[in-house]
Amino acid sequence: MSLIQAHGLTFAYPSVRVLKDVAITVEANESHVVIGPNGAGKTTLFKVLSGEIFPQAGSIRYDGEDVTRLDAWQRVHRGIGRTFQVARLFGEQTVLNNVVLALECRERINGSSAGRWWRLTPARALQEEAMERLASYGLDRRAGDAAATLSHGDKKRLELLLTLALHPKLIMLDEPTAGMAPEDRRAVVALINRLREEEGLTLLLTEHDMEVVFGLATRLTVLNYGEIIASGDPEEVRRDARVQEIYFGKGGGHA
Ligand SMILES: Nc1ncnc2c1ncn2[C@@H]1O[C@H](COP(=O)(O)OP(=O)(O)OP(=O)(O)O)[C@@H](O)[C@H]1O
Repeated sequence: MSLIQAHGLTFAYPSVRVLKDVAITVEANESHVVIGPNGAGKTTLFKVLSGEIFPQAGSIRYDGEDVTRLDAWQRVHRGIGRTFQVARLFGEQTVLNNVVLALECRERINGSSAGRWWRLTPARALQEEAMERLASYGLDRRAGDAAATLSHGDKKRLELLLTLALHPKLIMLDEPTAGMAPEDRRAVVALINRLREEEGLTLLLTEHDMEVVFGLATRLTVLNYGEIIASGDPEEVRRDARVQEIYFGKGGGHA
């Protein structure tokens, strides 16, 4: 089943055309990785799919519904979660409070969609759930510290934890391992594979590190100057002549 079906996506900033008639499909329970050189339009594609910006042409269906003109928050309500290249956290708040705030958001989403505001979970239960979630990511020892004081890798982990707290069906991760040490990267790959295999999540990612890309992609799409030049089985895409030329040719290996 396709979770996302997007066609004809076109987006231009005043001075540059970024997406040119882009079509992309994301199947349920796949790890779909979008790669492309710097400036290819990957982040812009994510912004369009998550509702941060609207395309000038084209359509996006999510789980069978036309969401092209829904704003980002309405898409979050429908189960689309997103993380960013630079983690977005409440830096002054404690790590624990960041998680509690995300859980409160989830409660409001669930409560409002069921019309049952009075059934909100008590604050204490949310704190306990937040601590359990932090413990499962090895972040419980930092619960009382301001989020801004976390290491880069821990900030990214916390951001992912916050996104997951909203119970998304689809998570869009923009360069989840950017700036991480190799062992942190491997941990992220293992975590993402676990989310897909054990929790049935669907993932759409951008990533520059090829070891990470081939460690988790079940489908690979290559964006180049705003156009998709290849999409499909990762190994077949790797062998594609145009992709070879751009990435794996002379001096290649970098996306
Ligand atoms: N707010 C903006 N205003 C004007 N131009 C922008 C804006 N954001 C991005 N661009 C331009 O759009 C093009 C695509 O940028 P985008 O960030 O989508 O690429 P990317 O593939 O994600 O790159 P990277 O791998 O470096 O993150 C680039 O030429 C960029 O300079």
